[in-house]
Amino acid sequence: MAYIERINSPYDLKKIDKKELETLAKEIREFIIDSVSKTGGHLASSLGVVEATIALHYVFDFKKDRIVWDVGHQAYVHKILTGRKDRFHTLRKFNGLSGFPKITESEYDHFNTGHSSTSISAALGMAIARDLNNEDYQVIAFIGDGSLTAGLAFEGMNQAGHLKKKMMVILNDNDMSIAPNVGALNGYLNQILSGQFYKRMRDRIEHILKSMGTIGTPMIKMAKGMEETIKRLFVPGMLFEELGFKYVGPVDGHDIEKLIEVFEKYKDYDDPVLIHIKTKKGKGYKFSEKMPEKWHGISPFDRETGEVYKSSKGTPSYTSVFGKTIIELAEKNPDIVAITAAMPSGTGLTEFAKKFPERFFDVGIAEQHAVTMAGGLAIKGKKPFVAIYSTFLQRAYDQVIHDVCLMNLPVVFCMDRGGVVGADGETHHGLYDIAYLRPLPNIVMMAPADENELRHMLYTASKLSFPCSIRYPRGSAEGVNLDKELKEIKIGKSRVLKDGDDAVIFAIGSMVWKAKRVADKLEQDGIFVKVVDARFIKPLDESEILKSAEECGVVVTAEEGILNGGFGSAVLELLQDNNILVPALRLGIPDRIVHQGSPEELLDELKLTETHLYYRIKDFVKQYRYAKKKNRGEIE
Ligand SMILES: Cc1ncc(C[n+]2csc(CCOP(=O)(O)OP(=O)(O)O)c2C)c(N)n1
Ligand SMILES: CC(=O)[C@@H](O)[C@H](O)COP(=O)(O)O
Ligand SMILES: [Mg+2]
Repeated sequence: MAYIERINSPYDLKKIDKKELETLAKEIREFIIDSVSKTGGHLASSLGVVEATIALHYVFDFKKDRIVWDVGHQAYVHKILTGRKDRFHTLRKFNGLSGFPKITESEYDHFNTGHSSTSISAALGMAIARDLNNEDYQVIAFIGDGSLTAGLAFEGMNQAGHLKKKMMVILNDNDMSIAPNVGALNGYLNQILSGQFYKRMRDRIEHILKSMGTIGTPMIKMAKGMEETIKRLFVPGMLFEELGFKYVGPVDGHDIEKLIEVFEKYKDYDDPVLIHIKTKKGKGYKFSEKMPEKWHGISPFDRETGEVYKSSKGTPSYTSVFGKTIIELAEKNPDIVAITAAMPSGTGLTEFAKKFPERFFDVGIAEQHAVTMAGGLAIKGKKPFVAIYSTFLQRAYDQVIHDVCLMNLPVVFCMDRGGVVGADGETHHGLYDIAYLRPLPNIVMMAPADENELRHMLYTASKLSFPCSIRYPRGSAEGVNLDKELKEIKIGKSRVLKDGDDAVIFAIGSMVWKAKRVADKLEQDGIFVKVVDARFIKPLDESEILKSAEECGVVVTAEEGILNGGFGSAVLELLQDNNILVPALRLGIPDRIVHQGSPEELLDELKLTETHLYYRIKDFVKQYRYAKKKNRGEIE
């Protein structure tokens, strides 16, 4: 029987001879490749940590010890070893296994992750609680080199090194973020891994001693005799040692026996210890080894050929339209610069980076820094387009306020993944940006109905002298024709897509063409609904909203964002402030967590599919149409 079949809990690892763990690793890799070829998911990261995860579960008892998987996209092996192998075919599916650790999913998942760089802070919190409770267990933060580029990781290390709490940080260094990793820290880590660090120091010292002539010669001889001691002096992880961590490494992250030996040695180390392991992202599958960026997050694929099955509806993605349009704009406007936080391909900036390398900045996983740097660029006359997913911009909220909006700086926030994203679930849906940006001063907020509108909004944004945001959904666009000429949209101006007087729907973004199709259907039922593409969440097209609400007497708003404080709330506030008291139905995301599944499944569960909209609006309008006509004396 295959070893993987014998593993129903981490304790079963001990029943396998250490020498056979390599075979288990092979079987787990095959299992993950096979399963993820059917479900899609984060393949490369998990393939890179098979040995490390086996060694961790071999050495530690995670019913007692704690582990926080940073981002958590690499935790598939952890899930397989902790009794979830049989459910792995439900990975990232509706009501299935999460693609990330979830405390509600398993006693072995000790902290929810999904957004990066939280593991050290969370682990330190657990270590402090452990000591305050006079308990004894190890706390581990498993963090990648990409996730270590975030300030939050250093905030955690800074405090951990100061408090000298017993805890372990395992730095999984594969020299990759989603894209190749960036930043000076990455360069430092590479020097360590390449052994260059010590060599560089030794050469420098030798050069200095030689330059001292006869005085230096005997010292060189002595130094040669103390090479090992000196080597330890320049222990490669000096940066971490200075931060209060015992540095161990670099360790081969694919050598299970070595990993077990190191983890055993430091499992009860009384101070913070950082174990630096070197791994290969995508290891064990030729396609992901060759292209770890592409195989970071992958749709279902043919495992023999590596061909990825197309899931789009054949129309361009909003991301690709953004990527092409910003290039068009940058060709004409030399002040345009583009910023990403470690997601060049996800945000569509890969081509921009090739065409305008001096105007493209990948800041690493550092959204706060990205926004404040954009403020600095803007105040000196540049036009920064900050491309950060809606959910990840949450991390830079104060920077949006403090370093952009309060100074009224012309930064453009391009928020991809605005709305339900699907398989990544609650940590990744872009549901809150309408509500979290709407209260901010000076900002103009747009959401396009389709890819053509996105282009015009990007063009409009490039002309503004104040901050603005544009939110657009993950995945395929509407498939409309693109205007050749880009035109400026008048700020705050909506557009009427259909006339009617039984009700008016104010729709925004991905809800606009759904609302139009619903209104067309309602017309066949003799219900005449006006449809307005709001285009702007802020400022609202007040005259249109007040006029339409007055004329139609029944109002519906539709948005793919949370209702609390969303677009619909803004419309209601406007009507109330102008004493237009009409029945209003707000359609959007209710006040609850939206889990994972396909976007269609989730929108169905949220009653936001076209079919649901049709019945919800029809019932609402019928309910009030009679009362309204009676009030107006149009009927007895
Ligand atoms: C705050 C935040 N920004 C961006 C992301 C998107 N993201 C997910 S994984 C990843 C790269 C992580 O690199 P690393 O930590 O080295 O892990 P690896 O995939 O190399 O194992 C990024 C940028 C995120 N999850 N959280
Ligand atoms: C793990 C992580 O945060 C990213 O890989 C994210 O899953 C990317 O999302 P998209 O697939 O929408 O680009
Ligand atoms: Mg990495």
